[in-house]
Amino acid sequence: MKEKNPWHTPVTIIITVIGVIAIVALVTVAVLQNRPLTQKYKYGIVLDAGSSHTALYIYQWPAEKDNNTGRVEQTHSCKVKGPGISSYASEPWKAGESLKDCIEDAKRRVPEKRHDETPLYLGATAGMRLLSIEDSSASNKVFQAVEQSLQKSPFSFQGARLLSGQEEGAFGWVTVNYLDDRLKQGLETTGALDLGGASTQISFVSNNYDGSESPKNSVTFRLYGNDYNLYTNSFLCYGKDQALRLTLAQQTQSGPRSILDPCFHPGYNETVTYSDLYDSPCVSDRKPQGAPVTFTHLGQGNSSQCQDVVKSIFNFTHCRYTQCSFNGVFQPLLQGPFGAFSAYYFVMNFLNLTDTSIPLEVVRKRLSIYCETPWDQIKQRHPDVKLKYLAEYCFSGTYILTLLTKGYNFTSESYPNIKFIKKIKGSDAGWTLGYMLNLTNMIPAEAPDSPLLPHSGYVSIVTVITVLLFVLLIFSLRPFWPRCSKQPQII
Ligand SMILES: Nc1ncnc2c1ncn2[C@@H]1O[C@H](COP(=O)(O)OP(=O)(O)OP(=O)(O)O)[C@@H](O)[C@H]1O
Repeated sequence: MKEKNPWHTPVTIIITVIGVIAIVALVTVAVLQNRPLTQKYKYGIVLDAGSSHTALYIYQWPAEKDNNTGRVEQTHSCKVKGPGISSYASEPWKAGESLKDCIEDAKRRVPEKRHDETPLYLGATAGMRLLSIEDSSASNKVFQAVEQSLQKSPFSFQGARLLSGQEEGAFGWVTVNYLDDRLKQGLETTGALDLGGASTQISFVSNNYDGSESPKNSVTFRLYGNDYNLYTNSFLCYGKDQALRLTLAQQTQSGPRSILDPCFHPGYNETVTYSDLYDSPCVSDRKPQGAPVTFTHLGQGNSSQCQDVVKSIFNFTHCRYTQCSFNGVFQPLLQGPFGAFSAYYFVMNFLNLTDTSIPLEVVRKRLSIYCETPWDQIKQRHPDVKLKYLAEYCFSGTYILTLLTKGYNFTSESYPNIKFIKKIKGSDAGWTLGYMLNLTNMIPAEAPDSPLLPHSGYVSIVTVITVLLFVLLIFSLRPFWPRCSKQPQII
């Protein structure tokens, strides 16, 4: 004889089955409807045609979010072999040829089905700015050559153009603040310090700058619902390579056969051709008359004299504004944190001086010890470093400290606000990302409406409410519940 379970009545079984099916169906619909789609990416490519070299950057972002919220990140970079495109002025076709290897690399990195929809941009900076000043027809021919070469790529080529110094500074600032997530959240922004080979840029937001004084230094943005009044300035000829020319020109004004350069290590000895040194619009008008063909560049390794010669390339005498940096250029009071990238990073990283909590005096002392080290020892210590870079680190370090403190007015107190950076969250700091974000309208002017809850939160709430409703339903059907008789039923 078996005892009959009161829950095994047809009504309770049907209610339970329907309830379970309803819960499973509801949760499935909630999960499927709101599940993030399998991630597909879109791509963008930017070629940075700098004065010293060209680099290609590939960016990717989630395909379904390209118009506003998707995070853009750098997935790959390719260094073009050879010098910058401006060096091909006499053989422009070679400028186009030089890009081919990196374009082939990009073809392998970007999925083939995305090639034709992937925008490809080339932006040229100070090297081409100088070439266009020197010889605009040669500069046009170089642009034509790179355009012809890039048009043959399978990507959607959007043109090659010369960026103004202001654009270079402003897009560098956008990159740094976008990668730091400062724009979306409306946080205090980070200033951008970019040291290239031929120009250098400083860009920051300052409370005492509204653009009325020196409007040519003002760039306004409305990003994610916030207005920014950015101060930016680019100094052509004050990139690291051109600044070295300026100091060498300063030391060769009388057309000597040799110079004892305090910014190079003792024992350094190189022959330099006058025509090579003065072959740049930054110094060409100062070429000494009647100079020999070459001069011997000898190192002396004297830090304080090096500081003096570097200082002498800046002009601090005239300023028609309330305040200036140098060369009569307006600059508002420095404000906030700064990210210093490109050559700022390469040089300070080599010199082991990226830690800005080290007092400026100690930084100067360490640099002076480095500069005084004989050239032979330096070469022995760093057998793998490119000789040109190695020979110049003493000059470059001195130039960076002079530019920051004498040029831009950083003090012992504000120096720790600078962070020497190469990458932020895997993407290189530089103007290219900001340039692409701007051209693809990827930073909206207004803050996008975001869903109240993340997907996981939404699914959890739907599940909990469904279970509660089901329990409620079961209890509301209480009158129909089978009653247990005191006497066990006998079947
Ligand atoms: N590892 C390194 N050590 C020292 N200097 C370096 C190193 N790598 C690059 N440089 C130099 O740093 C400078 C800046 O390089 P970057 O590529 O940012 O400039 P660029 O884009 O060529 O110049 P610009 O922006 O002025 O057109 C150049 O003079 C370059 O030769």
